[in-house]
Amino acid sequence: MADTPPLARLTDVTRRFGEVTALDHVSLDIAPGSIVGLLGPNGAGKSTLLSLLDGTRRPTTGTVELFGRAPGDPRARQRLGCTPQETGLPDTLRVGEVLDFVAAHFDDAADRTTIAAEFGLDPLLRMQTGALSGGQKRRLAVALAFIGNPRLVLLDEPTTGLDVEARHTLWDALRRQHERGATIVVTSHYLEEIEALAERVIVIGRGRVLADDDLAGVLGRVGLRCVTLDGVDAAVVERMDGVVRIDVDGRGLTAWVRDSDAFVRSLVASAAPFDGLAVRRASLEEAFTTLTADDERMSA
Ligand SMILES: Nc1ncnc2c1ncn2[C@@H]1O[C@H](COP(=O)(O)OP(=O)(O)OP(=O)(O)O)[C@@H](O)[C@H]1O
Repeated sequence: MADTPPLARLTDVTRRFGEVTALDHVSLDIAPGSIVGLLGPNGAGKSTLLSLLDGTRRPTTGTVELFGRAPGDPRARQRLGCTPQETGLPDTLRVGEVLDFVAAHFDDAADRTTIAAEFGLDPLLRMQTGALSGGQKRRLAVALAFIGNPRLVLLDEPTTGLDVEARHTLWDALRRQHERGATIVVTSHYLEEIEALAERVIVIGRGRVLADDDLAGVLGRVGLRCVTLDGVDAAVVERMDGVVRIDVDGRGLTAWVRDSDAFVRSLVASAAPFDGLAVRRASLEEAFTTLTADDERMSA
């Protein structure tokens, strides 16, 4: 499989919007077969990357290939499915009609009944899209990405606005589509979503690829624990192994650590006094800040 050509490839791609560099010398391949999670804070460049892959934008410098062709080429787009962050649906068309309308654009469309069943759209088929709830519209928008039997699917925050149950239903549908052979690139702010779906994770921060690894590898880098405690000497904590960063403010000390159990054991062994210890998982925002700080240190 080593020489299987990638479905999509970015080579040294930079994309600027005026003064803003949305993507900064990004190179990556999307190989067939996996669910790739694209993770990053607001403004990191995730949507820009997807728009280059789907051909709606062009790079300022560098090259983008989709199925070996320019992404704007209709022959490349026949096997591509997309759900952008916002989708406009024609209010007066029924859900079934929208599915049929989009399917008509593809040579080898998927079976509408299967798609409707998998995405929980059966009870909605006769409803006008204008009458759908926000969550139902989102499910339809994601289902439409799969109607053309695509080999590659780009989903930009597919579960935003969905409640927990709808989110899980959508994850199940995505997994089934993946088992049928679709390669999926999905952006998210939620580590939980990426953990549930992705095999490979690309972390983007300020237009650059900060990490590109399997899920376990990336979790090891961003899966930090956040320990808060009072009455402790910051110098003692700073010297301990596995401490990535500490902050001290009026409420006490916060340490971001790789292994909270090992941290607590070392703290107790140090015999330093402390009080009010609490451990939680670091938020993605905190993990990104740490990754970005690492990145700045490396390039300094
Ligand atoms: N059309 C545009 N004109 C000017 N700046 C833009 C444009 N599109 C994106 N940008 C800028 O490029 C950077 C990357 O934006 P992008 O939408 O790709 O980020 P993102 O990671 O998808 O963010 P979010 O998670 O908020 O959707 C941001 O600074 C954004 O303001």
